[in-house]
Amino acid sequence: MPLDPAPLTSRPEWRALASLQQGLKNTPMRTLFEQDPDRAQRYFTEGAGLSLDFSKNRLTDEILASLMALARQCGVPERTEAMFLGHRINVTEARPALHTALRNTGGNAVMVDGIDIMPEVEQSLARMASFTDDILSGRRTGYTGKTFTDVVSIGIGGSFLGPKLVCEALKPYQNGQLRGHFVANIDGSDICEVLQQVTPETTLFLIQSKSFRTQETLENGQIARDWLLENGGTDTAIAQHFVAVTANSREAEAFGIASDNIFPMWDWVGGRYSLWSAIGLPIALMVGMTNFHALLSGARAMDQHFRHTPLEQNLPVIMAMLGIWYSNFWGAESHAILPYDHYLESLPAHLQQLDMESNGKCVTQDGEPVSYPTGPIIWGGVGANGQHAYHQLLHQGTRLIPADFIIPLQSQNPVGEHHAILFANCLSQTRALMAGKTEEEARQELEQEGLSQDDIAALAPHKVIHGNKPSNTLLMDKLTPETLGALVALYEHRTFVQGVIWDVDSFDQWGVELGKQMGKGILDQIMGGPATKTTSDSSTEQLIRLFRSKRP
Ligand SMILES: O=P(O)(O)OC[C@H]1O[C@](O)(CO)[C@@H](O)[C@@H]1O
Repeated sequence: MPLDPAPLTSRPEWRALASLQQGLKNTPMRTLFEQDPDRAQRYFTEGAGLSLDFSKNRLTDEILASLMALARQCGVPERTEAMFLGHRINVTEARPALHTALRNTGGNAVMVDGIDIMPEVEQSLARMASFTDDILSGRRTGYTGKTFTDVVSIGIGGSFLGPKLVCEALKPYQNGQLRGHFVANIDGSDICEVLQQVTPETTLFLIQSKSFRTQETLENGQIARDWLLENGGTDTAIAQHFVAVTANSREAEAFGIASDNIFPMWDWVGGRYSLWSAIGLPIALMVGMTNFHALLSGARAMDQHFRHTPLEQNLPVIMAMLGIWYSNFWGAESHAILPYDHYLESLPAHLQQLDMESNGKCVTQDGEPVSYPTGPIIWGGVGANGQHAYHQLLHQGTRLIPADFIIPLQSQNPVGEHHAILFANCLSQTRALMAGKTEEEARQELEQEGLSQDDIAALAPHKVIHGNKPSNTLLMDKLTPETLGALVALYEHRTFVQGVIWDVDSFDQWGVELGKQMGKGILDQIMGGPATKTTSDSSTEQLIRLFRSKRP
């Protein structure tokens, strides 16, 4: 089908959705449920071990059809193929975005510049396997011959959030041989806290940086290196204790890392999509290579689902288009990620980077300013803790916040009736958000409590909950390496589809560069250098003076 070159907001599908929004404005979801007993069954889909109930959305068959028509008109199927085939879909950096190739083990060739990249991917996995085996078996030891007990992963952004999420989420699968630590922030407290817990002789350091130019990572790496040298290590110890994962092996070698200890990264993998590469080394060390492969296979199953399932049953596409529906037609400014699983505590942070760095853009791929909102604010936290914190605003605040509730049907730690209670909490939230409480219901409740008519009149408005707040419920049997892989890949593809609709480059991140550039000039001045153009506003200069006045 030829793609429509008209601007997004003047396309017929867009205009149809705008008028459908007007038509649905006064029909709450509660009514839609009452009118249609099959609603939950119809708005339910499965794939790659995940199930999605999307019935608690402001949705009708006509709206769903229009959302899918918009997806087709914007070229989602074609762009999806282009991504999998390795086309240069990251236009501003002229690069492919091939995180899907990292989990395509045993699959077809994937060509970049006429070369099949799959052998390199397989080779890297094989190196990870033998390295992991050497460390866990004790064949490879620290500089005094002792087995490694701790692994400290130093990296930031995508070189940190994904591996941290997966290591935590798969805690029940950890082999218990190594303690894992992550250092990201350029705040001395981060690395000092970790170094206090480990012993030089038995600590392995992974320097994780695609560019090997990231200030935070390099400075932390330097502190770790100095610490090892100050605590009995020599240059030979550095070679044994430091490993790098990077696409810039020259800089890694200049840092002092032996070439045999450098694992590859490629410019066709974005940082926030890189946990499936050797950036996942901390994961492999903590849960073993078999589980790492299971993680990849779960993600691959989601890739297949995304690539081959009709849009109407396609998990990432449905979730993406619902996000478009709320961001662009209902004015939602944020989206909540609410995992009801203790081990998924870091999921919102990972998805924040994935989504906000990908779709936090204000020009189209051609560089034209967009005339519609793009990526929303992603936030969230584990249930039920959030219920006693920010859920009040979800229920009665003035903002519309669509939410994803994510919960496994079985707990990794079945104790008492905890999981049934947790599940009930999750469902009660999605139901309360959808149904709310009418004024009549609030009044009846207060009457039953025996309150006077005056008290009822005063209290009832506070007890009304308007409801009609949308949510998705995402289920899996259990949180395993496979279902976790599928879950993370699902959100990667959801982000991609939204980027296609908004016509932004989801794979660059120029916005973070300005702060980095200015940081250099400011640091210079803090260290005593002259004032420069970068610091020439009175606020920045005043703050620098204050900092310098207290510098020890
Ligand atoms: O892996 P690197 O090159 O150190 O980059 C770390 C992170 O910095 C960013 O470039 C910007 O924050 C991210 O995209 C990336 O994941």
